[in-house]
Amino acid sequence: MPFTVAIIGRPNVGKSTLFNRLVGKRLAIVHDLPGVTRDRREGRASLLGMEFQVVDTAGFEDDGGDSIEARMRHQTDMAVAEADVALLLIDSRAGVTPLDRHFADHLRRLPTPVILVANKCEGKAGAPGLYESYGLGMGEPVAVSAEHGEGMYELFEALRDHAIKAGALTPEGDDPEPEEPAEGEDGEPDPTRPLTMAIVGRPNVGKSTLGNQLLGQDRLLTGPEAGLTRDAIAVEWEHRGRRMKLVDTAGLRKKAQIYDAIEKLSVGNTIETIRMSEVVVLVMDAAAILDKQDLTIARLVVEEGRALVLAINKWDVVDDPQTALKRLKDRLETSLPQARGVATVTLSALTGRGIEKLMDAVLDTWTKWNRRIPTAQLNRWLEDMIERHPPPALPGGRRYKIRYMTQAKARPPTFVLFATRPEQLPESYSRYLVNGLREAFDLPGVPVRLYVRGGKNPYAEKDG
Ligand SMILES: Nc1nc2c(ncn2[C@@H]2O[C@H](COP(=O)(O)OP(=O)(O)OP(=O)(O)O)[C@@H](O)[C@H]2O)c(=O)[nH]1
Ligand SMILES: Nc1nc2c(ncn2[C@@H]2O[C@H](COP(=O)(O)OP(=O)(O)OP(=O)(O)O)[C@@H](O)[C@H]2O)c(=O)[nH]1
Repeated sequence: MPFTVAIIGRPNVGKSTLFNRLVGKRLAIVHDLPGVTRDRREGRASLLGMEFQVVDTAGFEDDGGDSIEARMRHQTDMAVAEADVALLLIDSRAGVTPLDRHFADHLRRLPTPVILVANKCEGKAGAPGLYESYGLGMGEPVAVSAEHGEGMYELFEALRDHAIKAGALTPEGDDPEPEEPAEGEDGEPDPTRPLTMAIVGRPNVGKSTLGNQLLGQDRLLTGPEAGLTRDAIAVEWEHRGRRMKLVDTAGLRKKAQIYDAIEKLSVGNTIETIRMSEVVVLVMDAAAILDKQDLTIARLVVEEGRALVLAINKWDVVDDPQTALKRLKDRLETSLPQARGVATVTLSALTGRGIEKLMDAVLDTWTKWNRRIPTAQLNRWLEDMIERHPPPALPGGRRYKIRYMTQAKARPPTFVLFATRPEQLPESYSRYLVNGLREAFDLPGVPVRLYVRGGKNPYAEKDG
């Protein structure tokens, strides 16, 4: 019997979405309506190289027959009976519902271990539900976003001990060789989904003008769409056949001015907007770039792990573009080292000049932000980096051992480095690796994260 994981939960919490993510193909149909009946599905899952069987329990239609609770119980019991571990999924955006409690109580009585998984945790909207779920008494929830592929490393860690117990993974040293995940198998950006961007910046820099220009130029606005979060609005349009979405959290102000509903700067709103976007365009006035507020926003974007593009607006009224450009570069270099390599576009929102360049930069940055590097390639590169520049010796002269690297997620590119004594790896060495990653895999100007972990390498080299 392979190591088997059952996905349990009430309708619409995202079981199919998680199943699809783990199995890596769009096998299951995801429905927006709760309770769409389908068969129980099983698939071969791969999570950071760990292979297992995954069972998705069917959706339930309340057809007035047996009570929904009774039918769920039946399905759950069948799935759980065959499983080594059950993932109890909740929708952290919806919070903990009585049906979730019902599941938790029922699962508690079964011998199968349960991992509580709080889904839909991308952005901030899931936070209250996540905290609330502690109250289910099922231990610490693992926060994930099945749809966005977030939290997969944490899920791996939560499953790890169970996998070891089931003999599917050995603690260290002689793990089975991982199968190289097919490129883009997990988290491959879906071209049919709109690219979500935001325009932020200080008052009067030209955000509204830019927004109008973007929407007006392409003329395919599909209208405001309520409800990314309660106060959010978004407008969609198409740019050269690519669906785009502009988000704004300030809410629909005046109906007649929806195009104008682009972020007015207030830090709270700006943070919210940043969290909801994939790419954030920070607009600055060419006459006054990079003041304190600009820097604050830029740092926020980087901290939140979003893709940043700098738009230097009102370029039409700049007298001496050459000098201005040089000043701009110097200023960026000294004030915003976090944003080194960030795409910077000069434009005029008023005349429309430079808008195409800006959109190119948005798409290019987004592509980098979504980049996934195959594990084998990553480790060949790592070996080379270590050979060129070995990590410093530990006190006492012992050699510092770096074992393995894997990309835990994209959006932004996030890597996990497995090493002995992670706390002793000097900061400068991490920086060396991060800079190397940027260079080798074409990741300039997007946040790159590197976590160093000890003793938890899922696919250690044979010699440990
Ligand atoms: N925001 C957000 N939505 C998600 C996430 N995962 C799933 N969803 C959405 O939640 C809805 C339900 O997802 P499904 O995967 O069909 O849920 P299910 O639990 O299999 O539902 P049943 O078939 O009714 O049992 C869909 O609209 C998904 O797009 C997530 O991580 N974040
Ligand atoms: N010369 C020039 N003026 C511009 C340009 N873009 C915007 N403006 C002007 O700058 C002023 C502010 O533009 P808005 O688009 O309202 O700026 P905003 O950032 O949305 O301002 P708030 O709503 O206050 O946050 C307006 O008078 C615009 O006409 C540009 O590219 N060149």
